[in-house]
Amino acid sequence: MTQLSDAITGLLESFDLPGGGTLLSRDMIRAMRVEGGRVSFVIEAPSPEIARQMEGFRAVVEARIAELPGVSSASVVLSAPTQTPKAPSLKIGGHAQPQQGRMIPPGVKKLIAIGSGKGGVGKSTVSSNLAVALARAGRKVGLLDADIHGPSQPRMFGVSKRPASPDGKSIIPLSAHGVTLMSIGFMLPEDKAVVWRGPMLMGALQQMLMQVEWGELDVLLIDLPPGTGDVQLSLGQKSEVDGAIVVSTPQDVALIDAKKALDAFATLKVPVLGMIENMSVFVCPGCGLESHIFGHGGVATEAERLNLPVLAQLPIDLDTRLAGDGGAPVALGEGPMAQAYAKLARELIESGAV
Ligand SMILES: Nc1ncnc2c1ncn2[C@@H]1O[C@H](COP(=O)(O)OP(=O)(O)OP(=O)(O)O)[C@@H](O)[C@H]1O
Repeated sequence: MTQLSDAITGLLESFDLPGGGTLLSRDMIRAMRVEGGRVSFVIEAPSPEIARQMEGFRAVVEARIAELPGVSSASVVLSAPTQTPKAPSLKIGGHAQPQQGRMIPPGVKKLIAIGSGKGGVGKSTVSSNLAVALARAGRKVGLLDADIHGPSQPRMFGVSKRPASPDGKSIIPLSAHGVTLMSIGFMLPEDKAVVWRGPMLMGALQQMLMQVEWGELDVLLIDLPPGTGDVQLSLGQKSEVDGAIVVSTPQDVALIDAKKALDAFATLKVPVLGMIENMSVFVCPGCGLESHIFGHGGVATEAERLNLPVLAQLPIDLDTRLAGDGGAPVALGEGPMAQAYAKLARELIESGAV
C-alpha cells in the first residue's frame, strides 16, 4: 500500500460507528479510488433510511480525507441498496454460525422429518404429496428440502425461482400448491454438485431452518437426504424433531438401510411415527394382476418387530411418477393416490402427530 492509502485506512479506522465497528470492519466502503491526489469512494449504508442519517458523517469524513497530506480532492458519496429484494447470502460452503439455543424455527408448531435408508425409494415423492395432502386438509404446511445432495422438490413442485431476501439475510420461502417451500435447489444451478463436508452441511441446514421466514406453520416437513449422515445428526442434535417417518420399499437392500435409519433416529431420541412402504405392489393396468416387484411384506414385518405402525402402503403408480416429474404432486388430484395421501394426512392429524 502507498503512504496515502495507509493514511486513508488509518483515518477510516478512527471513526467509530453507532452500534460498534468502523466503516472498514463493517465492510461499508465501495469503489475506493486513489489516483494522484484524487480520492473517491462510496459509503454503502445498510438502508436508504440509514444513508440519510449518515449525511453529516459523510461530510465530516470527506473533509478529513481532503485534509490529508497529498490529497488534492476528496469525493465521498453515500449509497444504499435499493428496496428491490436481492439474492440471499446463503453462501456455499458457509460454516454453521455459533448461536445460542437450538435450531427451532419460531412460529413452527411441529417438525416432522421424513427419512429413508436408501436413496430412490420415494422419500421426496412421499414428502411432497404428504405436504400437499396436509395443506388440502387445512393445515399450514412448510416443506424443507434438506436433501442437499439431490434436491428434488423444485422439480416436484414445479418451481425454481431464487427466493428473495429483502435485507440480504432473511430468506423469503417460495410457495406452491398451498405449501411453503424451501430447497437448497433454489439456490444452486440444477447441474451443480454439492461437495460439502459436515460443518458446511450443518451451516446450510442452519440457514434453511433459521434464516428462512417460515412464518406461522402447523407443521414443517423435512425431506432428509437418504442415509444416516451429517444432516440427520445435526438435525437430531441441534433441533427438536417431533417425529420421523421412514420410507422404504419392500426390497431387502432398502429394508436393511431403513433399519439403520430407524436405529439412527432411536439414537438421536427422535420418536418414529411409523413406516411407509412405497412401491409396495404393481397392479397391471391391463389385466389387474398384482406383481410384488420389490418383494412383499418386508416393511410390515420390520414395523411389527419394532412395534411401529405402517402408516401407508403405496403402490408403484405411473401417475405418481408423471405428476412428480411434472411439478404437480399426484395428491393435488382426485384419483386413488390422492385419496391414499389424503387418508395418510387425515390419520396423522387425528393421531395428533401433525
Ligand atoms: N409410488 C411410486 N410409483 C411410481 N414411481 C414412484 C413412486 N414413488 C416414487 N417414484 C418415482 O421414483 C423416483 C425416485 O423417487 P424420489 O425422488 O421420491 O426418491 P427419493 O427416495 O427421495 O430419492 P433420493 O433419496 O435419491 O432423493 C422418482 O422418479 C419418482 O417419481
